[in-house]
Amino acid sequence: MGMFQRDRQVFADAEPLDDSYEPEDIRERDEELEKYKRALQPIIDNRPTSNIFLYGKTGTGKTVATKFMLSHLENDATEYDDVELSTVWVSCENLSSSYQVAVTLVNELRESKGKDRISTTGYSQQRVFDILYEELDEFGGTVVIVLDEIDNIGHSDDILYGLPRARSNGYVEDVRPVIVGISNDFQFRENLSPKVKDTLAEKEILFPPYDANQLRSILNPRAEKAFHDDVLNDDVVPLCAAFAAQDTGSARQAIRLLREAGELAQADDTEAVTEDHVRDAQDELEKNQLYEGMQELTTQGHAVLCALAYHQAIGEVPVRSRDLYQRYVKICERLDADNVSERRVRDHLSDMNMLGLISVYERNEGLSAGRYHEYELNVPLKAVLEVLLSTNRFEEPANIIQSAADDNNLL
Ligand SMILES: Nc1ncnc2c1ncn2[C@@H]1O[C@H](COP(=O)(O)OP(=O)(O)OP(=O)(O)O)[C@@H](O)[C@H]1O
Repeated sequence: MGMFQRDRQVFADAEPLDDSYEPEDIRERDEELEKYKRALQPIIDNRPTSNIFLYGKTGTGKTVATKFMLSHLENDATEYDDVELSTVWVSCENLSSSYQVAVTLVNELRESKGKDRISTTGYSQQRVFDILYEELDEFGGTVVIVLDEIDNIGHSDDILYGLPRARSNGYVEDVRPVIVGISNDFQFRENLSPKVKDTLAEKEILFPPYDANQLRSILNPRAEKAFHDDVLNDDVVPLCAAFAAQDTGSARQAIRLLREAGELAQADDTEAVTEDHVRDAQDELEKNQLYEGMQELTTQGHAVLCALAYHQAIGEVPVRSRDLYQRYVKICERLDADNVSERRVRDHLSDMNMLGLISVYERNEGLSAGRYHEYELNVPLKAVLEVLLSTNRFEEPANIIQSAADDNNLL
């Protein structure tokens, strides 16, 4: 018998548990969808339409709701001969300024008309905006521009001011651009320039985290499709919903948990997904999250982590920030990297503490020694070394730490 065989026991159709799956209906978001509908209605009425901004933490349904509304809008717009509608979706994940967003947008618009892309550098911002207006004008009607993860542009928010006013300012004549901004960073809104904030305030839609009941209702139809009959124990969906609700309130997290539990049951070669599978899945996903958190640290973050791993490997933990800093400086010297101040290192440590990677203890030795902090890893040293060994530049120090940990039987 081969190593891989098609599963016939657990999953009937795993697609509903996939990230890209588009559900038939959006659950538990009636109020938000109603608000969304009202905000988009002027497009069908051929009236000026305001920008729309969606805020909410990750996995709260902003993207799925937008896809759902736009697909209805596009469909219903075809009923009216005098409504001309186009939509364009730009993910701003790797775009850190209005300039970059504008260039990407220009290229999306040009590509959809079969034109060549323009260069991503070398223009002034005003020139790129002018090109954007020209391209938009060619479309005519209403162009809905979805800017997903718009918070990446930070303070460089000119595009949010310029685009909505392009028509009233006479930059475009034939088109009405409407921006739908999506963000999971609440701070972004606060930090917008006052002129932008003013125009956005009216049509904001907040997507709050889901509670356990809502997550259950989102999971149920997917679970029914994804699993064979009678495979899921009754507690499984409620437990996935409860874990995700307690942690982030994210539907994505709840769905992943359910899928992971199913996969663990599959690996066990059983015909039932049980509560234990969900608990194991939760552990597994938490581990992955920590691993990703470590991988995503900056070079400085990795250097600080490396210094702490060193102290862990020689059994000198919890370690005082002073000693940790000295080790960090030595590691930077070895890597031929610049080092940052002790204060910045403490900031990095506090970020790592928030990610759950390390533990911090506050000590108070009275007047003589004063207050200070001590640190130790909150994740297995082995996992930290795995990340460092696979990170450019850190291979050599990680190997040294590994030998030290081996000598001390700490792996
Ligand atoms: N109300 C809902 N009904 C059905 N499925 C939902 C609902 N909310 C979220 N989902 C599902 O949960 C997953 C995450 O949702 P979505 O991508 O829309 O979240 P998001 O708020 O856009 O997150 P992010 O900010 O990380 O992009 C998707 O698989 C989506 O289909």
